[in-house]
Amino acid sequence: MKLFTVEQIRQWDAYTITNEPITSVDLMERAAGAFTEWLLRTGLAETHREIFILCGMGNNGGDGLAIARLLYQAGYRPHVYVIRHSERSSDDFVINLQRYETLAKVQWLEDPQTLPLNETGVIIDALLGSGLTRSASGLLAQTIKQINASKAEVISVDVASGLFADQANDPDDVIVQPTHTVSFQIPKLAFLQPKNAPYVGKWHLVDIGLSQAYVDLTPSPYFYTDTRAIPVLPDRESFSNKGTFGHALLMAGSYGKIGAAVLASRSCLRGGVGLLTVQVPRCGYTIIQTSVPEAMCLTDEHETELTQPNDLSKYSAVGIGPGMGQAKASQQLLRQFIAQAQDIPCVIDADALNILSQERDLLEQLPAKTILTPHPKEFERLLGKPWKDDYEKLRLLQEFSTRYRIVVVLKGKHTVVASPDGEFHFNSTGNAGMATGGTGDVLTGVLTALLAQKLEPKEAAILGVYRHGEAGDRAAARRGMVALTAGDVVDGLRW
Ligand SMILES: NC(=O)C1=CN([C@@H]2O[C@H](COP(=O)(O)OP(=O)(O)OC[C@H]3O[C@@H](n4cnc5c(N)ncnc54)[C@H](O)[C@@H]3O)[C@@H](O)[C@H]2O)[C@H](O)CC1
Ligand SMILES: [K+]
Repeated sequence: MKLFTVEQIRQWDAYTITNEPITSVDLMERAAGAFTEWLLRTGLAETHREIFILCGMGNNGGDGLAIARLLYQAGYRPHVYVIRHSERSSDDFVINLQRYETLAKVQWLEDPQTLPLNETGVIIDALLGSGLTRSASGLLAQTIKQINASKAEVISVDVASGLFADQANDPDDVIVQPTHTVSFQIPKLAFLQPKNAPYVGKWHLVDIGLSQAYVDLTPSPYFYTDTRAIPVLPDRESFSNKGTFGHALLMAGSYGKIGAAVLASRSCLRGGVGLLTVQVPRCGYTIIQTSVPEAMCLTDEHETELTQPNDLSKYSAVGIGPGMGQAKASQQLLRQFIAQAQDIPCVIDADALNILSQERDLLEQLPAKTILTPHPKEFERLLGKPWKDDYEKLRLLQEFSTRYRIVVVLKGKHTVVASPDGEFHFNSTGNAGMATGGTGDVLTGVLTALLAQKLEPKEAAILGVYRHGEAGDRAAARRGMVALTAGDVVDGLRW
């Protein structure tokens, strides 16, 4: 799914109005209808009979008033408040105010302290939407504080009031902290940024029929991976043999961390590789042979660390780093590996990334088909500096990916795949239970398997990250997030 900036969403709106054609107030009606249907479908309005609808004076407030009318017509008696935050109001706000006032009265909120929000109520937050131009202040900020102090369930219309939809907020901005955000058509970029989690809650999309032609015509670097658009593996034809699916090499493990090599090996096999060789220090030989009998084991000459370069010519892809440690000899090995692997697709992870951040000249020499898989701390070390907010992080990620012509998988709740063509793909699968040791090793194994099957690094990264998250979701459904282990993620992999 293509994602857009606020400015593009505004143009999308206008394009739909002109080309469908539809009047803007009818489009607002459609948005309010979709929201109300969602609300009634979830049952939130049934269990919390008292509904408070807080409206601003722009189109987000107009949505709130249209929702109020639809609920009224469905038999509900919402308490509707309007906050006079501006001298001006939007035309569609005015129309919807008049329409609502034919049914019931609204209250112009003078003092937020008097809002009778109660614990069993549900608050519909329609103060400000994507039209936010500055941080909330004054009466608006007081109202938002009041909303956040109440224990009622809060549902934000389109985007939490006070949250910038496509740029960073100040750390001390006053922003609604909703339980749910019900957003129109597409997730806003803000929903996918880690720091915004408290200002999004659980988010849901409702379709308001904005023009598909606009989507096709309008370029954007941002994508959200959904089931309809993930890359696919080539079909397995009946005459294929194990050679068809590549021979992967995993270089992983050190004394006390052979488990990382085991996890990466198992997931590489579940990722569909034809043949797998695992290079581990000598101490890992028996472990690999007994716990991953499908793999061939290549023992390093060193007992506890990886030190020995290999002939890489027979491998179709290599994954290096999980559990490998940062011993001097392993650092040298990584240097030799990079020199040798120029024509081989590879995944560089974990300790290998930390070595890269200390030996920065290696970044310039990375093979053309490289995927790096840092988590945020590792990426910060690779960059050599912190970022001031999530959007600057994306810019730096892009620069990094373009400069070194590699794909970077920045791991997190919405793992981002950044590619040298300038695109960002935010992942849609996975859960908090996966924040446990070893899930990163599992991802490395999967990505190595996909590269071995000749997927391009960007496609391999998007697909691998998606399936890895989906495997985690399957594991969480079976065991619950608390009990979830990296091994369960391996078991959850399906293609
Ligand atoms: N395409 C769609 O997705 C549709 C969206 N709809 C809804 O419209 C809003 C956006 O509406 P807009 O009128 O552009 O802006 P807001 O309602 O968010 O803001 C109103 C107005 O308020 C002023 N303002 C901005 N920031 C502040 C501030 N901090 N303090 C005071 N006043 C502020 C500014 O002048 C704004 O213009 C979108 O979110 C949807 O809810 C349509 O209903 C359907 C199509
Ligand atoms: K809102």
